[in-house]
Amino acid sequence: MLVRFEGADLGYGGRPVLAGLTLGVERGERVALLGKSGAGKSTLLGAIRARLAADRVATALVPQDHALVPPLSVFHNIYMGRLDRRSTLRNLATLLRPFAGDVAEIAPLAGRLGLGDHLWQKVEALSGGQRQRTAVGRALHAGGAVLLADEPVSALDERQSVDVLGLLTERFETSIVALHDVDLARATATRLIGIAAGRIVFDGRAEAVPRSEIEALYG
Ligand SMILES: Nc1ncnc2c1ncn2[C@@H]1O[C@H](COP(=O)(O)OP(=O)(O)OP(=O)(O)O)[C@@H](O)[C@H]1O
Repeated sequence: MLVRFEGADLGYGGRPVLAGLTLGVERGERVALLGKSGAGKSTLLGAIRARLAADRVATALVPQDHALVPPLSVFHNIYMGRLDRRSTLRNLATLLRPFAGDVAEIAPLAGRLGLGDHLWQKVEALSGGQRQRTAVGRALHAGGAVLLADEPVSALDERQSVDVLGLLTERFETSIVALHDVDLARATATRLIGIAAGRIVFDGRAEAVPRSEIEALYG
């Protein structure tokens, strides 16, 4: 089992958002978290992230707010996916003059994400969708066993969303992704977890969860 919660209360300052949560995720699963805004998807992702960090599982993250550094370029923001695996000296040198090897690795990745013409552009000058694809690029560059992503394609059109989620699921053995697009979740996940009123209201194989249960979640 990759991560397991047994009757856990997840929340902030003693106020639980998800109470008595029991949930396990196995390696190799592709999980989509569904639920209305404020249901607790980000809270659950944060708790899973903390557990995996404590267990030293290599995890890549696409946070909902992207957590990019706006005055730096697309290249530098993608490079940051491996910042903690490089020496401080190398990271500082990269700010001034990127190493050819890193450029040779990051440029094709940026190209694959439709950012090839923006590699040296500051993130602050990008559109919302371009910023989101930069955050995805940073996670792809980071790699690792597990992807945790909070609405990673919310600013992209349908075709781009399918393409980008395909790239992410190819790269990571296990993924846990909060998605508001139900059709996209059905198409890309092996398991759907619905959250409402502070608890899990359904949890099953993607093809087995009735559409009516998903609709009730948003009703
Ligand atoms: N840092 C925080 N401190 C206190 N309460 C918080 C904090 N972050 C989130 N909450 C509260 O926890 C609840 C769940 O929020 P969460 O962000 O997990 O929901 P979500 O399902 O991810 O929503 P969205 O789809 O809008 O991102 C909300 O009521 C929110 O106000």
